[in-house]
Amino acid sequence: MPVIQKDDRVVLQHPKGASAEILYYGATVISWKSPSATGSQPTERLFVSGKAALDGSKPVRGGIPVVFPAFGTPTHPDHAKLPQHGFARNNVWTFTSTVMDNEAGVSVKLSLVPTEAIRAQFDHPFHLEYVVTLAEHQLTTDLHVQHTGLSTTPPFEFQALFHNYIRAPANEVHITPLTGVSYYDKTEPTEQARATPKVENRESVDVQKYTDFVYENAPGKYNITWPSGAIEIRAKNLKDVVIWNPQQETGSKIADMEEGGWYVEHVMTEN
Ligand SMILES: O=P(O)(O)OC[C@H]1O[C@H](O)[C@H](O)[C@@H](O)[C@@H]1O
Repeated sequence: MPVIQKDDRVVLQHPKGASAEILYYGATVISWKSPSATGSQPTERLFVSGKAALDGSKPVRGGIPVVFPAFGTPTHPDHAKLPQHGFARNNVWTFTSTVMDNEAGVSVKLSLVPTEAIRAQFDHPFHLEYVVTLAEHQLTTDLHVQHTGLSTTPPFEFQALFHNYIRAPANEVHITPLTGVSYYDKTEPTEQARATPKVENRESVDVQKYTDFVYENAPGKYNITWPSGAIEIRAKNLKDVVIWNPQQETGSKIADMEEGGWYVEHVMTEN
């Protein structure tokens, strides 16, 4: 049975060896293993901190947490009651259905609707559906956001982001193509400097020092390469991309980050 529903997660198994695990808590993909194009044994592609809580007590430090409806510290007045990165990553989602189950892909759908606790923070009629599809060499994550109110119900503003923690030797990776793209540098110490856009002039971006850059209107297709591997990320309808690596400087202050976890690189796609 390639889709196995367990108490706290669903496990996807592809006939060609790939697998994925999705926690119902946060709909967080906590494992994605796939063979490489040259046919190696399936390898873990995501980083999950050894200190991450997987029991629903706090968002998972690793994998692919879903960020919705606000990225970072909320700035929109409508988001004022939300925690950092919103509520999607720390609520329990419902398994809805198996969408597909064959060699082309193993795909499941999870959903999240407003609860009392969510309404207290974000009082809007929404329905989220999250479809995760596992192919032999590819993992696809699709978030569908629906406004379920009447046509007279006011619209709501949201941001969405897949907080991918990519497993790679962070000090050796190169990320392209971001040359000429403007970005906000969240590592700057002052509000004014953080709000002043910079332009990326490097041919390839690295994360050898503490990096927290929000690239705007980015190309949507990114190559992350290192001497012994590579991964390609394609984003659709997600116009921005965030590259974050806390390095020792800030990683050592994150309670649930394992020692040295920052040697693994993190790239996220945002809208
Ligand atoms: O600790 P978290 O709430 O999971 O956030 C982890 C990180 O997420 C994003 O990458 C932000 O750009 C960072 O500023 C933040 O530190």
